Amino acid sequence: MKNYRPDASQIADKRFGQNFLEDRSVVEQIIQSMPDDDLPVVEIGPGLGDLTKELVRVRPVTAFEVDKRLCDYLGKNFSREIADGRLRLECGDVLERWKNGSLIDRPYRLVANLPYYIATNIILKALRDPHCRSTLTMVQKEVAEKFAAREGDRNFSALSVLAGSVGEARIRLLVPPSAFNPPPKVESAVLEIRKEHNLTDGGFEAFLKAAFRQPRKTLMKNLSAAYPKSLLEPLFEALKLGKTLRPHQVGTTLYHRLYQALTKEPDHGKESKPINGKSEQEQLRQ
Ligand SMILES: C[S@@+](CC[C@H](N)C(=O)[O-])C[C@H]1O[C@@H](n2cnc3c(N)ncnc32)[C@H](O)[C@@H]1O
Repeated sequence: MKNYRPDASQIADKRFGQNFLEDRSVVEQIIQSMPDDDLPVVEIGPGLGDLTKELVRVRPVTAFEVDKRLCDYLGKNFSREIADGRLRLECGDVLERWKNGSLIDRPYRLVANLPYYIATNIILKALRDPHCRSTLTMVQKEVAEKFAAREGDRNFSALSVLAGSVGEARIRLLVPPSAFNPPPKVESAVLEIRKEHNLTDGGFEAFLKAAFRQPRKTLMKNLSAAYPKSLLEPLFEALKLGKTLRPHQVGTTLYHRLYQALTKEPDHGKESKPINGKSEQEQLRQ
């Protein structure tokens, strides 16, 4: 017999970013947006299991839930799926779990309605996780826009460059607060990132942090805080980069060239590890 479902608005714990997705048509659209293959799914924050229920129908799922009350509820409510191996439930903080390496020991797709207070951190960890092949995640709309922005867009950011370095990011769906219980104060979006590479170089991420430190200042000014002008000026000239360009006006390929030149070791500048054969150098030449 199934467990009695608690009232979402009564049990929601703000500390854990709990806004439960109750609009079934949105759940259905997330399932429809999944890549058409049979890779297992990792879900972070199954909550009351509304998305989990649909995921286990189509793929084996490993779900990580930090809230013990929800974990107990899920353990009882999905006892059959757990017993027959369609669902593996891990109770605890997924960020702690990531410290021990990949979340599971084979290629997977991340599909989740993420807790917004750590959504960016989770996506970056997934981009670094060599077993993660793609992410399809509900996040705050502004976060999705930052990852999915294109060069020249006002909100093209360090996150856009990182997403562009591993593959392609796009917004699949905009979701209003009314789809959730309790409704969040912000608009949401389902963001997809399909990976062809993994992020492997923390140095590149630190470089981007410097480049976008003050997004409305010029790129030259931002980078001057971290690198000597005597290095930057000839480099900007060689790459035909105007000194008045703002960080959002420079594309992903040029950021890699700049980084490689500044670190002075062409191979060290390699930011990502190919998943399917093609090296990043080959990619950049296309
Ligand atoms: C926005 S709710 C989504 C719940 C459910 N998937 C849904 O769509 O209704 C976020 C979920 O992430 C869980 N969560 C928050 N922080 C977490 C963490 N560090 N590790 C694992 N789960 C976490 C919350 O307890 C909550 O269940």
